[in-house]
Amino acid sequence: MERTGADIRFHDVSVTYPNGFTGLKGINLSIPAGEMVGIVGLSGAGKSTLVRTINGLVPITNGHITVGDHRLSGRGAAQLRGKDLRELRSTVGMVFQSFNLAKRTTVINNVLMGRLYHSPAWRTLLGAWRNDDVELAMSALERVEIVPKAYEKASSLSGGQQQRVAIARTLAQRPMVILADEPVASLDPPTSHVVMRDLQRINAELGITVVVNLHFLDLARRYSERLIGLRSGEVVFDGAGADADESVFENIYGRSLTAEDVLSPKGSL
Ligand SMILES: Nc1ncnc2c1ncn2[C@@H]1O[C@H](COP(=O)(O)OP(=O)(O)OP(=O)(O)O)[C@@H](O)[C@H]1O
Repeated sequence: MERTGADIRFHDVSVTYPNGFTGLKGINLSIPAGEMVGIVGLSGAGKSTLVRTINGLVPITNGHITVGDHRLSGRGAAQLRGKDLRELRSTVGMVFQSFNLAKRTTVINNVLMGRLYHSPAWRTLLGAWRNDDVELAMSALERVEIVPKAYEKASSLSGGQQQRVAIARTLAQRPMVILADEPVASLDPPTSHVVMRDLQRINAELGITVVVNLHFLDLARRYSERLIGLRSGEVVFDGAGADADESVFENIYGRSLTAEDVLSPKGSL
């Protein structure tokens, strides 16, 4: 399953939604292959918008983004479409707050969905997966320690286990980038750490570039090699997670911190 990550570059990227609201304003960022980056900011600051531009889920209005050899640019003729967009998405995995699993089918079938982009339609429709794909799915489950649950229904698993299955599904894609949009927002504190450690380990062991939106500042600080702070669609902090102290976060948020901003209020930032 070895594969190196892709670099991600934002060149003066803006996003204006169809209703006229500007979600991102002139973003310039360079994320080297294999980096783990946390994105923080108040609700509405543009974190999801930024992450979703990287796989084309949110179209950009101005500027362009490169992800390895792929190039995403604004609306119109230059926009990535069809086969090119599918190719980009085949190498960019995504993990969501709500896991997005097919709950009524087995864990292994969910992970095999990660092979969709790489398999002919007839195989996926018939569930006639190649042995290589099944082996890849099993080794992805091994990485997140869920192998014993492979043939159980996804709905029978706890939230943390479901998120680990979702991570295994992205791994089965053999991605160069993993995007995680608030991956621990629905989990309890100990499970949040388990899932963040999975992402950290995957980043370190496989060299996959990881970009993760995080609501809780203590988690962001602890697990982000590099932290990017967004405020009203603009980058207002870009530095090491370990260097971000209370005053940095207060500047990103534009207000004092509260107990709701951290996962473990009694711990220190
Ligand atoms: N489809 C859309 N149409 C119009 N405005 C949108 C759309 N999606 C998001 N926005 C607006 O863009 C801004 C940024 O949203 P985004 O979801 O990126 O924020 P966020 O930082 O991820 O916040 P949250 O943590 O609440 O998801 C918000 O003000 C939001 O209302």
